[in-house]
Amino acid sequence: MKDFRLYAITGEEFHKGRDLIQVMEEAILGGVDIIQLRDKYSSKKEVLRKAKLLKELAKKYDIPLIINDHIDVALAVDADGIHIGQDDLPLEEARKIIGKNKIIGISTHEIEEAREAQKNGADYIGVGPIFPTKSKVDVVDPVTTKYIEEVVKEITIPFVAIGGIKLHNVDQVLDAGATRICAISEIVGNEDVTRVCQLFIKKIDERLLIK
Ligand SMILES: Cc1ncc(COP(=O)(O)OP(=O)(O)O)c(N)n1
Ligand SMILES: Cc1nc(C(=O)O)sc1CCOP(=O)(O)O
Ligand SMILES: [Mg+2]
Repeated sequence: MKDFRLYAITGEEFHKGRDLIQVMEEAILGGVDIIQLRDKYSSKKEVLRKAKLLKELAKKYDIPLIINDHIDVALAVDADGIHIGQDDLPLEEARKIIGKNKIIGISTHEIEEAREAQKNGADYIGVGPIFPTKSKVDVVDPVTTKYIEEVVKEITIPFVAIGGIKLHNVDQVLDAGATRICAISEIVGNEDVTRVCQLFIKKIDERLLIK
C-alpha cells in the first residue's frame, strides 16, 4: 500500500450539525492522506450510503477509503480496504473475501497480536489505545508509548498509532517512533478541522526530517 502520515476516522458524534463529507474534505485539505468510515450506530443501508459518498470524496483526492467492520459494504462500494479488530472476522477469512489487492488493517494491543497480524498478511496494524479515549466503548486499557517502542523494534509492516492522540500529546507518540498518526475526536471534533490536520502534519514531518 502507498505510505501515509495522517489517518482520519469518521466520528459524527463529535461534529453534530456539520456535514460528514464536508468535515472529511476539510481534513483531507489539511493533509489527511487516508480515511476510514467508522459508524457503530447506523443501519447497514445508511452505512452504505455514507460509504458511497466517502468513496467519491476519496477518489476526488486520490486517497484510500477504508471501511471499518463491514466487509460487505467495502466490497459494495469498491473501497480500498477494510479495518478489522481482534474480535472481528479473522484476517485469513477477510483476505479470502476481499482479495489480495485490497488493504487490510487490523487493531493490535500487544506485541503478540502484532506478530500474528504480520504473519497473517495484514497491510498495516493499528497500535493502541496509546492514551485513554472516549471514542470507543469497551476499549482496553491504554497500552502507552511503550508498546510503540516494542513495535518499532520488531515489526516490519506499517503501523499507525491510535487512541487519545491530540496535538498536545502527539510529540510523545512521535518520540516513541511512530511515523503515522490516527485520530477521531481531535480531528473531526475540532472547530478548525483543516488547521488541526496541518499542525499534525507539521509535527510528523519535522520528525521525519530529523530521522
Ligand atoms: C486504524 C484503526 N485502528 C484501530 C481501530 C479499532 O478497530 P476495532 O478494534 O475493530 O474497534 P472498532 O473501531 O470496530 O470499534 C480502527 N477502527 N482503526
Ligand atoms: C477506534 C479506536 N480504536 C482504538 C484502538 O486502540 O484500537 S482507539 C480508538 C478511538 C480513537 O479515537 P480518538 O482519536 O478520539 O481517541
Ligand atoms: Mg471493529
